[in-house]
Amino acid sequence: MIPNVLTVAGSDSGGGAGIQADLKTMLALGVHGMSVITAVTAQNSLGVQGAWELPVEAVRAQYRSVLDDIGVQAVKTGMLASAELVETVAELIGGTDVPAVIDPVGVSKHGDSLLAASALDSVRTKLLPVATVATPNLDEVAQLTGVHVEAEDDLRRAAAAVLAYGPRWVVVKGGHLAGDAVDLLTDGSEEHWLRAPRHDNRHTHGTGCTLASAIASHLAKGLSVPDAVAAAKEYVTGAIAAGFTLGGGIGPVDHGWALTRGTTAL
Ligand SMILES: Nc1ncnc2c1ncn2[C@@H]1O[C@H](COP(=O)(O)OP(=O)(O)O)[C@@H](O)[C@H]1O
Ligand SMILES: Cc1ncc(COP(=O)(O)O)c(N)n1
Repeated sequence: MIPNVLTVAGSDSGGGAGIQADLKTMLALGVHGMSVITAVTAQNSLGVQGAWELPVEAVRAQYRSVLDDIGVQAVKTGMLASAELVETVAELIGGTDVPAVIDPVGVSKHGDSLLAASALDSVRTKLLPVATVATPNLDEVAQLTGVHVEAEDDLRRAAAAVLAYGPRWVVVKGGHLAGDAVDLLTDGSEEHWLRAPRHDNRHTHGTGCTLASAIASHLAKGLSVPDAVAAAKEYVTGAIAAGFTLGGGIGPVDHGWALTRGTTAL
């Protein structure tokens, strides 16, 4: 039996981020991917042209359909759009006894908002506390905690500020810094620095979604948090290296890089 992993996130019509990135990652990593769609975006390589939230009842119903019959071994969240949806999803995940990877998606790579400003407080007080692993990027750390990371040395302070809201672990993604792509994973006592060479590739649409889904997939297979994050980092680094041009703007990573090369992506 392969493990089941559920993503609760928004749809990206361009196929590079959101639900589409999550399900491709899950396929590549050998788990069965399932989805609860929270919002639909009209999106391409140039930006987000429109976004529509689903009603709370539709989100609850999708979640219940999956949980009541199929069951899950890990859950991952992405774009949640509004305070109402953030609180609904936090409550649903709080009642589900499996690892939860929370990617507190705030803004797209093009600077389009994917979360209402009025939802930030619900992310801090309701969603982060139910996270096994939270995976903010530097903009999300700044929005949620007020800590501005300018250099690698600031990552520790950023991680502590996120952990204060209650996730068991945090990965602060240093992807937007210059130099190596360095992320810090910590639970407040253990520290794991994840370092990969920066690929000079502008096709990074969906990197955050991909990393979080890969962590959830590996947790569902029974890996520890440090092992799951290390394996996920390896997968996303390979996917970025193989990122490709699509449309006129920021293209996607290649989720199938390990499959098409005939290797096993752990
Ligand atoms: N150009 C790059 N080369 C290699 N790794 C990268 C690059 N850009 C981002 N990463 C890595 O991709 C993952 C996602 O990070 P990031 O792009 O910061 O997230 P987000 O998509 O949420 O903004 C992190 O592990 C980060 O270090
Ligand atoms: C529906 C949706 N969800 C999430 C993202 C963030 O993408 P990224 O991983 O590039 O930060 C996005 N652009 N669209």
